[in-house]
Amino acid sequence: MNSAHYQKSILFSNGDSWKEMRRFALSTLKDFGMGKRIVEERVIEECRYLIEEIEQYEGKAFDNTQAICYASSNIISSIMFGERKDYKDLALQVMVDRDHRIIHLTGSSSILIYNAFPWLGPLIKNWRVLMKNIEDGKENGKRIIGELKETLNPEKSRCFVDAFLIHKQNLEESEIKDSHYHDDNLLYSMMNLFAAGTDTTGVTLQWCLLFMAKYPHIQDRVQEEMSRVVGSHQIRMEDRKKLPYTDAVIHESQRFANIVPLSIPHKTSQDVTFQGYFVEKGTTVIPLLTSVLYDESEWESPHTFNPSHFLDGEGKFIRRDAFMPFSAGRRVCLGESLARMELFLFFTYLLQHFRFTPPSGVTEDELDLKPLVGFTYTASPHQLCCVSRG
Ligand code: HEM
Repeated sequence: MNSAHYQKSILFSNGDSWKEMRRFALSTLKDFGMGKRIVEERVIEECRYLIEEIEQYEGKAFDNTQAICYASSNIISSIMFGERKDYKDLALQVMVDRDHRIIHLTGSSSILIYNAFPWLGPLIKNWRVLMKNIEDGKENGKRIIGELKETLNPEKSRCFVDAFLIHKQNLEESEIKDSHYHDDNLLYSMMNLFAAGTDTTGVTLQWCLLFMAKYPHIQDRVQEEMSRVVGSHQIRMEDRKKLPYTDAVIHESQRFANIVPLSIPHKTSQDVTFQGYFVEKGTTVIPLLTSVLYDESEWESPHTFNPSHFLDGEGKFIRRDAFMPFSAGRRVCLGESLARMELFLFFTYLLQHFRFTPPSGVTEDELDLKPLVGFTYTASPHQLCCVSRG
């Protein structure tokens, strides 16, 4: 995207600013418990809210997109802003739904045309809608930062935004000028982390549930393994090792759903020769994750949903080098450990409580796996029944 704001932030920036913002984001997310017990507790608490929300439908068919995205949004929000919100909260709904729209529009064909011919922008309806949504998102972000600033206590950092503001204040007091800790980097890092942390995880989880409804024999095996190993006990991260089939199903869902097919375009930082081709420093490259996740020389049946891709002959979980839904290298997803924790806990909690089936009158075969193409691949609009397992 040729918009100025993408030059700042983390996702689309380069050079020293990217390096510093990535380092700060990673260490601050860890300070607030990413990959650790505190966040695990928070995800478990959120699983309960999500289950309560779903139970209200009493097994009737509904579109679970919003409930799931609100749940994943609450995890990153609690780290970014220090609070979760009720699923009925309008501010939460507006923020999540807007990011969903932005992510979808960014990958639409008209915006891809705009990327090649930026002067066409104002003539394209999707471009005008996208810009309006981005502007609204910025205004909302500034309002959130403003509110946190008003109650900031430098002795007690409540969240990511506080940590940034305190660091910025300390640099200013030491008269360090021209640092990367300016208002724009705060606003865009916050927006990046919120959007990247909400939609990707929510969309993946939605695919996981759709696959379970589509392949009931696989859902049976997951629920059988969970009943045998954990029964009705509260599931924790340490149970993952004892649930190899369930873990394989989550990995296979990520591989098969391939939600970020083009990853993110980046510029080469030096001249490279790749597979005999010379690529000059500064060339934009698009790392096609699809080519790895569906590589016929890596996967036994790349075009089939097959959890055995991640199991050895004895049913033990195996890692695969070609499993790269989070990309790889220095730009690898910064929230990978958080995403993995959320996927495991949300998925297992939901499967422990519900049976996922197509709406009545719809067969498993009729459930459509064709993705809706945007910047990410989301499942086409659909409804599922979530039947309580009692
Ligand atoms: C299932 C969930 C997720 C998937 C599939 C996913 C996937 C990705 C991918 C493919 C990239 C691009 C890497 C590249 O540029 O080559 C990325 C980058 C990124 N992700 Fe995620 N992500 C997920 C969850 C999260 C979460 C929960 C967070 C929030 C903490 C997050 C934050 C980021 C950030 C900040 C970047 C930019 C990193 C950089 O450019 O240095 N992601 N992610």
